[in-house]
Amino acid sequence: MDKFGAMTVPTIELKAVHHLYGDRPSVCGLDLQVYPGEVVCLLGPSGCGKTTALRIAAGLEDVQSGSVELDGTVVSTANLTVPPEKREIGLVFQDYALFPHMTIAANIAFGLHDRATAKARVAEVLEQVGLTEYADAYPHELSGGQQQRVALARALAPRPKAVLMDEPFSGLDARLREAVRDRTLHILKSTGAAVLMVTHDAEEAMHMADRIVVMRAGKVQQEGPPDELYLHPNSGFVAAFFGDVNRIDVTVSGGMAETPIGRFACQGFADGRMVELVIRPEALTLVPVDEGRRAQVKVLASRMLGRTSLLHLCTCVGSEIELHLHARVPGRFLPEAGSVFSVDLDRSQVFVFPVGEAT
Ligand SMILES: Nc1ncnc2c1ncn2[C@@H]1O[C@H](COP(=O)(O)OP(=O)(O)OP(=O)(O)O)[C@@H](O)[C@H]1O
Repeated sequence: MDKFGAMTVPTIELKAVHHLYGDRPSVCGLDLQVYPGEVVCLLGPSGCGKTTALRIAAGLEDVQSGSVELDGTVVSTANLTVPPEKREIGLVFQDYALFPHMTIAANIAFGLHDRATAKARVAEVLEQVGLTEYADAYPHELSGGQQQRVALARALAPRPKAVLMDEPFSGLDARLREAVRDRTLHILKSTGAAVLMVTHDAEEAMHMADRIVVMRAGKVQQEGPPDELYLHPNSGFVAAFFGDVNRIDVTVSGGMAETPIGRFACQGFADGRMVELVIRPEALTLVPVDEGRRAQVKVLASRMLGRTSLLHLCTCVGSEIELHLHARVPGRFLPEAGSVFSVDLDRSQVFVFPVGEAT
């Protein structure tokens, strides 16, 4: 049973959806649910099929097999595609797609068919996105961030049950993006709509999503709340998607992987099997050299990255195997190149996967 209860009907549901471009599969047996009020992000590398999945949910692409349901009603099968305008969905694209010759108010009113209530509704959503004073302006008079808010207002104006967004923040510069996505999240949450958003940016997905669906080669690789994916990735692919990782290939011996920075249990892997240790840079803490059994590392370079410092390390002290590792530590910590430390390792951030899983 999901947290919404067994009786809750998903607002958006894709069931075993397959899609081909010509004879090339782009989505391969995709199952996906988005519940009322939930923000779900489709995350994955370029070409993994996330935009196609969103376009299928919107009715912009047909499916070759499987089905799409909106609020329990079938809207796509191999023989049926209900068009987007009949789906009660709001769409927000990367380029906003505003009509340049129409005022902001007219852009927002475009999808409203009840003329008697349209004016009041436009005023309401303009206020919701904080653009009341721009009602009579034209799109070119607004900044990128403001245009994005108009696109959101236009999508929300007909009170859709679902909002589908494809990389909605990627046209904005980095500083503006954070503020706009924060505001967008609050607005979306206040509507109670089910939201499906495509992004290739893991940090953005973690900011926005109640649940992230990581896609790979047209399939779901793993899905769950952001913290679960970060703390319990099911593959090197997912672990690496949520940030820089250290990778060490090792052959299992006596049920353990022996490395210059410690020994790691490899449950479920036979001796002689090659495994990949994936170690987050945050797992490594540098402490003054002690005479204990802790491994030692030499600093190659250190860089301040804002809230954290990134250290380039080498295991060339006391080990014949030279590994290059990254450590990420909070705040400003910039030891001289050449200095030597012992390594304290948080083993909850070390993952063991079969070799070849990560890309
Ligand atoms: N109109 C099209 N015609 C033919 N092949 C396409 C078309 N659109 C996408 N594809 C192919 O389908 C696969 C999935 O593409 P899709 O755009 O869904 O991926 P994506 O994960 O959204 O990638 P991106 O982030 O680069 O947009 C890719 O191999 C892509 O090259």
